[in-house]
Amino acid sequence: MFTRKLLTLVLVVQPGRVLLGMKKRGFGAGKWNGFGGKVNPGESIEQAARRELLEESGLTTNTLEKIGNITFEFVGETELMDVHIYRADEYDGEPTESEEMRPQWFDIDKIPYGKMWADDIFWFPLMLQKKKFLGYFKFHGHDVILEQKLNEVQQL
Ligand SMILES: CNc1nc2c(ncn2C)c(=O)[nH]1
Repeated sequence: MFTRKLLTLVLVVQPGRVLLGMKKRGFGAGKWNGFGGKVNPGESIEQAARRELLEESGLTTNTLEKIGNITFEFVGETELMDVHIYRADEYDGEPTESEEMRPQWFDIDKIPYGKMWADDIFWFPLMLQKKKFLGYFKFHGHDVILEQKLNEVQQL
């Protein structure tokens, strides 16, 4: 009944700040977000995460750490989003605007949760504490969370 769509999400974190991108078009346009997207046939999820980070932000990284996996269900849709979340604590390059994203650094205490996906406020604190987590969020439309599960795990 449900199919799964693999997606990646990368958060670049530096002491006291995190890099987000303003999504300029497509799914989630108008929201601040991590960098990521689809997994192409023949590439690993991690390779896809690296590719999307470079395409959307201009950055590369040697340290991509798997920190979470969240499944999103949207009421009325039969395709679940299976989002694999990574944290990068160092990077090379300069944040560069792309057609998809406008990157900007945010102080940790000024993360614009009101202009992000509604689930982020729940799992960002775990991500920032380098905790690993599994989650499930059921959305009605793009802004209302009907159900949610979020558990810290020791390994992914
Ligand atoms: C639906 N919630 C959600 N979706 C995302 C996110 N990042 C990329 N996508 C597609 C996110 O943080 N939450």
